[in-house]
Amino acid sequence: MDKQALRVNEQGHLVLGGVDATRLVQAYGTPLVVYDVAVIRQQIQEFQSALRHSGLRYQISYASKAFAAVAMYQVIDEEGLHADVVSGGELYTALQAGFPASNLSFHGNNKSLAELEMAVENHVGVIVLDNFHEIDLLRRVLLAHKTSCNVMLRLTPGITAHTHRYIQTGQVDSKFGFDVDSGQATRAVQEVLAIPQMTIIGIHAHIGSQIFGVTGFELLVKKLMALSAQWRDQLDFTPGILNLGGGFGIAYTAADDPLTPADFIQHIAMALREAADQHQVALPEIWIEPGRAIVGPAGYNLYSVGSRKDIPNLTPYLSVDGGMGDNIRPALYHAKYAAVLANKMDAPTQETVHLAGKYCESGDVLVDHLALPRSEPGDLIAMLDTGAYGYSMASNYNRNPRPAVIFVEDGLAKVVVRRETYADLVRLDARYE
Ligand SMILES: Cc1ncc(COP(=O)(O)O)c(C=O)c1O
Ligand SMILES: N[C@@H](CCCC[NH3+])C(=O)O
Repeated sequence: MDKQALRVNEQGHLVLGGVDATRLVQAYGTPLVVYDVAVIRQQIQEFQSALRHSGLRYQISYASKAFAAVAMYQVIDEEGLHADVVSGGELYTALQAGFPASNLSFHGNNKSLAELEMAVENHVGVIVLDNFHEIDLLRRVLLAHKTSCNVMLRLTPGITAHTHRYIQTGQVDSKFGFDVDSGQATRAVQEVLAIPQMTIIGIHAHIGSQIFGVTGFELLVKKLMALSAQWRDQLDFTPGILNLGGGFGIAYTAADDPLTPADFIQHIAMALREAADQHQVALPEIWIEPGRAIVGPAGYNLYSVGSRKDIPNLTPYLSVDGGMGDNIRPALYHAKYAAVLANKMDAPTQETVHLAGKYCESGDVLVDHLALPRSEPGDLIAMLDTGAYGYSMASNYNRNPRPAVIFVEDGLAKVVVRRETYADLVRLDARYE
C-alpha cells in the first residue's frame, strides 16, 4: 500500500473503509485486525477483469489459508469466486459459511483419511491429489461410499521461484506434489486414469508465494503444456484445466514493485497461446489461486503504543500490545512492513524506532528501523498490508488472546471474529488430579 494513498480525516486520523481508526479502537480495543472489504472486492475485480480480457476460459479460486473466517468465505462467494481449502478446519469453516462445496478445491500434502471422507461426504468440487498414498486413500474412501469425484493432480514442476526459501514450492526438492522430471507425475496420471471412481479434470502446480516476476509462471505454463502434449501422445489424455496456483506478490514497503494482476495474466495468456500453437494442444481452461493478493492489501493491524526503551547511541525500542502472536511473518520470514502513527497522521517524522511486540522473544520485532513522528503511550500504530497470513497464522503464544477481526465497508464496522478472552484460553484445559 502506497502511504500516500491512505485516507486521513481533518483530525489527522487514519480512516479505514470510511471509519476513523481511533473510533474502531475505542469500540473494539487493541490489538485489532481490520479489513477494508472494498479493497478485497477491488483486488478480486482486478483479477476478474484481467482474465476476462485475456479471452481465456478461467476460474479464480481464493487460497483461503491467507485468511479464513466465515465472513471471508461469504464475501468470496458473493464475488462469485471458488475457494481452496487445505484442512478439515478450513473446509468446515467454508461449509459453516454456506459456501457451495462444489466450488471448493481441497489441497494438502498429507490429507488424513477423515479429511478425505469429509470432502467426499460433502461433495467438494475437486480434490487435488498430492501423492501416491493419497490416491490409494481416496480410492478406498470412494469405494466405501460407492461414489466418485473430480480430482486434479498437484505436480512439482522443478521451477524455483524467486522468493523466500520457506515459501518456494515448485522446486524438485519440495514436499508438495508429484515430481515431473523423474516421471512420477506420469505414473500418477496413469494410476488415476485406471480408477473409474476418479475423473481427472486438470493438473495443478504452485511455484511459491510473494512472487514479483512473471518468468516463473511463463516457465510453468510452457512445462505444463509440453507435458499435456506428451500425455496426449503417450496416454491419450489431455488435461482440460491448468491450475497455476497463486503466488502473486504485493507491495509491503516502498522497496517492493510487484506486477499488477493485469500484467501477470497478460504474460500468462501469451505464454499459453504460444505453447498451445507450438504443441498443437487445445487451449485449456486456466485456474489461479491468489491468496495474498486478494486479502493482503486490505488488512491493517492496529496496536496501542506502550513502553519505550532508549539505549545510548542505538535505535530505541517502541513496544506495542501485539506482536508475533498476531503477525509472525516478520519473525518467521524477516518480512518487512510499513506502519504509521494512525492518530497523528499529519505529524512530521521525527525519529527512527524498532517497533517491538510484547512477546517474550528478542525476535518479536514487527518493524526494524521504522520512521515515525514522536509518539507517547496510548498512541495508535497501524501496520499496513497485514491481511494475508497474519491472523491466519496467529497463535496464543505466551497465552495472549488473539485479537478481534473487524470488517469495515461503506462507513460501517462489523466484528467478524470476536476477540478471545482469558476464559477462551483455558477452555480446552483440564485439571490434573
Ligand atoms: C496450493 C496453493 N495455492 C495457492 C496459494 C496461495 O498463495 P498466495 O497467497 O501467495 O497467492 C498457496 C500458498 O502459497 C498454495 O500452497
Ligand atoms: N505463509 C506464507 C505464504 C504461504 C505459503 C503457503 N503455501 C507467508 O506468509 O508468506
